[in-house]
Amino acid sequence: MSGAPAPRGLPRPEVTTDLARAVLAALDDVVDPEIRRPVTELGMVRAVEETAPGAVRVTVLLTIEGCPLRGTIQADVVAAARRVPGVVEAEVVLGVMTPAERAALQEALRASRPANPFGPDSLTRVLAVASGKGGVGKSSVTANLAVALAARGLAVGLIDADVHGYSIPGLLGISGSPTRVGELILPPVSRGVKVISIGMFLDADRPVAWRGPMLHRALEQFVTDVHWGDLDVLLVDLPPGTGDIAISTAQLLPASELVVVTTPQHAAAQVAARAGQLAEQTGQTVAGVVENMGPMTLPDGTVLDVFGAGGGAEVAKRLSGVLGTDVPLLGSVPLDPALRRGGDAGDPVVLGAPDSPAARALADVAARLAVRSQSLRGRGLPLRPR
Ligand SMILES: Nc1ncnc2c1ncn2[C@@H]1O[C@H](COP(=O)(O)OP(=O)(O)OP(=O)(O)O)[C@@H](O)[C@H]1O
Repeated sequence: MSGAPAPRGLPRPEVTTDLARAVLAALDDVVDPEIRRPVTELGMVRAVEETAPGAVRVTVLLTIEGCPLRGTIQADVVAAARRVPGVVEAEVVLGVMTPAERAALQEALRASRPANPFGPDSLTRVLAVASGKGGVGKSSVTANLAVALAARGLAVGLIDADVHGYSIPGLLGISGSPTRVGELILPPVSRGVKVISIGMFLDADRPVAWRGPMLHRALEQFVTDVHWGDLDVLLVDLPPGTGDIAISTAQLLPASELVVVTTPQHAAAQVAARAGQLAEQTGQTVAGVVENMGPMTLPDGTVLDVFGAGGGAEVAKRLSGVLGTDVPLLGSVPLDPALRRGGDAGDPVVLGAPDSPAARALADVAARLAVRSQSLRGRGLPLRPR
């Protein structure tokens, strides 16, 4: 079960036969794909009726007209009902919540979560992915790590805070906008990752001049107005360099740790100095360094080190010295056309080509980051079936 309290006060339907009662109980296993809570908890099941012996009709209320996930919800409800012994036929009738019902749901969801779900008491591991400069593959690494962590069974969220180069939706094949329930924003889910991006709220053709306070407010909204549910890991794709948003991240997500992405070529001293400066300025710890665009091995065994080799290890060593703590090199991701192809197609390489060298390296980095803190032991982890 989930760690957060269930929304209270939302109606559960009256049922009149044993079979209808059994079906209603089975619907506790159907999770709304966006809110990630059982549909029965969300007031979405209006009626369960036995229309003839062995035949059940379930009336489900969607949060909004034209809900993009209506097909999934319908199929999941039918499948759950059919699994109940004695059910020979299951039918789903879809309706839409009234504004009052939607308001009640919004209120219940709001009441069941803290204002900042990633505050100091949060059990979510927050990883802010940073780079000294643009184009080092930070967003590609972040998107793939998120997907790889979700594939390990963790509940993962991803905030794309790279205001000037938001590329996460494209990398994960997301084209839709988030659903809104009143003021609450329900993040689209791709490959098991809940994603919110500044790009989902902008007109792509109109450039925006972002100033510090606007950035802070946007990030604040992503933290507080997005219904994240219980997350094991939240990744934040930061803009390159050390800027306002990195500082806002540290303020709004006080327990966040930095993951530094670099290429082997970038002057290690410079990258380490910048990342170290950022960590010192914000009081964040550095979870580790990921080297990207590392040496690639060709089919004949030749090693091609386009951008050199060893830069990641050097950054980790120097950062350890600057910060006085052990900053590990989490892995070296080779240059790999499969990673670029996956990114262009919106099909992350860790899923699309899991045996490629880049995918294997990224999966290893994810495995190192998936380690949970001791404090989570025995606390009813928020893992739930997808
Ligand atoms: N290991 C790799 N092998 C091959 N291509 C890569 C690799 N890593 C990244 N790329 C490619 O390099 C380009 C830049 O990657 P990406 O957009 O992830 O960088 P970034 O650091 O997030 O950039 P910015 O911060 O400027 O938005 C993309 O076309 C991506 O597909």
